[in-house]
Amino acid sequence: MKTYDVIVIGGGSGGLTVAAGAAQFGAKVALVEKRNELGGDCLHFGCVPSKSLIAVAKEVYHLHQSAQAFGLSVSGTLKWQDAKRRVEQAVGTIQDHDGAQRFRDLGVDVIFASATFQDEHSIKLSSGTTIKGKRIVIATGSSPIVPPVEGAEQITQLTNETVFSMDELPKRIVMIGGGPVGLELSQALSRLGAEVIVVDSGDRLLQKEDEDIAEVVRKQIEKEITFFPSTTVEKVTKRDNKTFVTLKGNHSQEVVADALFFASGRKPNTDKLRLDKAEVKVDDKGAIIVKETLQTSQPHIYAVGDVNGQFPFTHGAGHEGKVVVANAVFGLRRKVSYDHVPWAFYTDPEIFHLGMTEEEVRYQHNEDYKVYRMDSKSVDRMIAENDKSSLIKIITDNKGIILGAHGVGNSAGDWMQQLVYMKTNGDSVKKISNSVYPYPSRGEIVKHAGDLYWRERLFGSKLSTLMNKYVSIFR
Ligand SMILES: Cc1cc2nc3c(=O)[nH]c(=O)nc-3n(C[C@H](O)[C@H](O)[C@H](O)COP(=O)(O)OP(=O)(O)OC[C@H]3O[C@@H](n4cnc5c(N)ncnc54)[C@H](O)[C@@H]3O)c2cc1C
Ligand SMILES: NC(=O)c1ccc[n+]([C@@H]2O[C@H](COP(=O)([O-])OP(=O)(O)OC[C@H]3O[C@@H](n4cnc5c(N)ncnc54)[C@H](O)[C@@H]3O)[C@@H](O)[C@H]2O)c1
Repeated sequence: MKTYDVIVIGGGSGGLTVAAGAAQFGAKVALVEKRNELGGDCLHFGCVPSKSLIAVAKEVYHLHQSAQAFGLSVSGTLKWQDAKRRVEQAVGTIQDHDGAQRFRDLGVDVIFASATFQDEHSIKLSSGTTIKGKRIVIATGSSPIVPPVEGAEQITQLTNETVFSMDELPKRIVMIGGGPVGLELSQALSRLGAEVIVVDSGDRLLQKEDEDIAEVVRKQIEKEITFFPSTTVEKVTKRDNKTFVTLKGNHSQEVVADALFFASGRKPNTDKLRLDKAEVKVDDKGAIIVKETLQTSQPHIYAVGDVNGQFPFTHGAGHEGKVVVANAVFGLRRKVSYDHVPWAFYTDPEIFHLGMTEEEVRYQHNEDYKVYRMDSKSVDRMIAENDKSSLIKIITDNKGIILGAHGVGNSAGDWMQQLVYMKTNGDSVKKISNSVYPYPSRGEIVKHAGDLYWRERLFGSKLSTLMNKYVSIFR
């Protein structure tokens, strides 16, 4: 039986980081992936195809908006097949970069098979072979939750795993769930020509976002889709050659639809792993319970990415993967922390989220905090581009140390990056003014927000009276 220093189960964002890192540091590594290609959800059914589709939809939407604004006429509708082709090209190009050969060249044994535990050190492959690992890393990701809906078999059912390969765009879609998957994709599908109703059991969209930031996105999104809060789907029925979806909750009614899209959350992929054989414990949602070192209930078995339910983002899986390389390969006891890890949602406008929201800070710090807020009206580039909705909020303690930073606007995920660096270093907001930004860049919104710190101190305090006196004497 072949024995490895590290067996990685799952060739997605988390598993690939661990396999490449461990092999580069000299460990003998097996990477087991059940599909016949690497890349996982992010590449095949998640980040990459969704961002590609969002980009196509954005181009088409703004083309129409601009034409209208300038009195031009644009006719015709984009063919779904053309949008799909663009998505396939993006996935294909990245797949070439992330192919199995790249990992084999690093010394990883890439095995395409489904893995289950035989005991706490042995992994049984669907090919029938068993391999042994001194350390094992579970990185099997998550799958969409598909709640039972009476009569659902009578309508096209979509999830993130099927939407990018469908042959035609349904005319009317009921999206179950207004989380990031539901919102990003409903805006894109609506821009490509579908009528989308989003139902969510929660009472408002974007509940985890800073309220001011969420409001900007809600205003735009609700122009493009219909949103029914505190509502869910009860059943699907057919009559008179039409398919009706019955909604229940705040918006109890029947709507005609062609497809149901399940975007109602994720479940960790643990049910088929036979974790009982290795005595690895899961929580009530099926997520593998991990310590801060990302060790499971078995110290030599680790879990990274969506399967542990901690921070279900690609960069979260990558961040965890690095911690596991340090711990599983070098025997260190590094702990994972998400305190300085941001996320971005690629709605239009885009959302950037880092650390605590104002609501969370208010709860923890009472009124003892500061908010530096700037909007597009004070940023020349944004004025020049007729951008009226961008907004930044930097929230600090009373010494100026950054507790949270939130942004919304075109490419907000990009122009907010300096704040990730600053928050990671425990910097004060006052340091922003030390940096010089090219004029006119969108990033100046960050600088102007930082300048507010000095404006408040230099021009709105006793210090400003003293400075005026000094200047008048010096003159
Ligand atoms: C529509 C959508 C859009 C998203 N957009 C973003 C985004 O823009 N940015 C972002 O950061 N995150 C995004 N995410 C989240 C991101 O895709 C996940 O957080 C990320 O893929 C998790 O990586 P992972 O390694 O944990 O799992 P995965 O990437 O899913 O990899 C798990 C791998 O394990 C394999 N596997 C499962 N069971 C077995 C087994 N028994 N044996 C062998 N192999 C197995 C699977 O086939 C899969 O390849 C998005 C998700 C969705 C659904
Ligand atoms: N840009 C990005 O980084 C990005 C994009 C998409 C997804 N993701 C990741 O994927 C994860 C999963 O996203 P998601 O949107 O699938 O899940 P989610 O859990 O974030 O949102 C699911 C939504 O569905 C609603 N819901 C649940 N059951 C329902 C029901 N029966 N009827 C009506 N509404 C219901 C919930 O109230 C919730 O608002 C996210 O946590 C995020 O980490 C990231």
